[in-house]
Amino acid sequence: HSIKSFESTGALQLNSYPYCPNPNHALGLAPHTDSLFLTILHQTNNTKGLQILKKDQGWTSIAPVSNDALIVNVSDLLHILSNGEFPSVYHRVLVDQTKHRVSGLFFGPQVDSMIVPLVSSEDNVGVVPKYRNVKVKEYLDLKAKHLEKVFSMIRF
Ligand SMILES: O=C(O)CCC(=O)C(=O)O
Ligand SMILES: [Fe+2]
Repeated sequence: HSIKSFESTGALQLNSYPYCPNPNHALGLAPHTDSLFLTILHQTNNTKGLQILKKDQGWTSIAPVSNDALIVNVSDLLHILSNGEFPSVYHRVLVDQTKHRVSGLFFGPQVDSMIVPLVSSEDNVGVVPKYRNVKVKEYLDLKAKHLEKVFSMIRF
């Protein structure tokens, strides 16, 4: 269950995951990547739940470090903007058997801006863009329709 509040250039989302007597039979959130630039995440109640998919180790829990700690995840628009140098992180959320968990997230949507893969600097002469230019609004519409296939739809 989540609550979102939008302003012109930002959004705060609060997620609530009630405890679940049978955590192996339910997911808090199905696997996905986040759609915008960066996701800044705060986990409360010292309850783990967030997992990221690591190439060699599979699903790996990201436990809360302390109440003051924030987790910063790379999301899709930064993936595209960096021409794949910073891949967006595939993640999911498990539920806890006894503890209610709440997380808070910030995003930075700029729905009218154009995302252009950055390829021209002295260090990467000759690197070609992997993705076409895409407006944030168009990207979000594509993702809503095609989910994880979206990168292949804007790839050259
Ligand atoms: O609750 C979390 O730790 C992550 C939430 C999340 O991935 C999302 O809302 O996109
Ligand atoms: Fe997410």
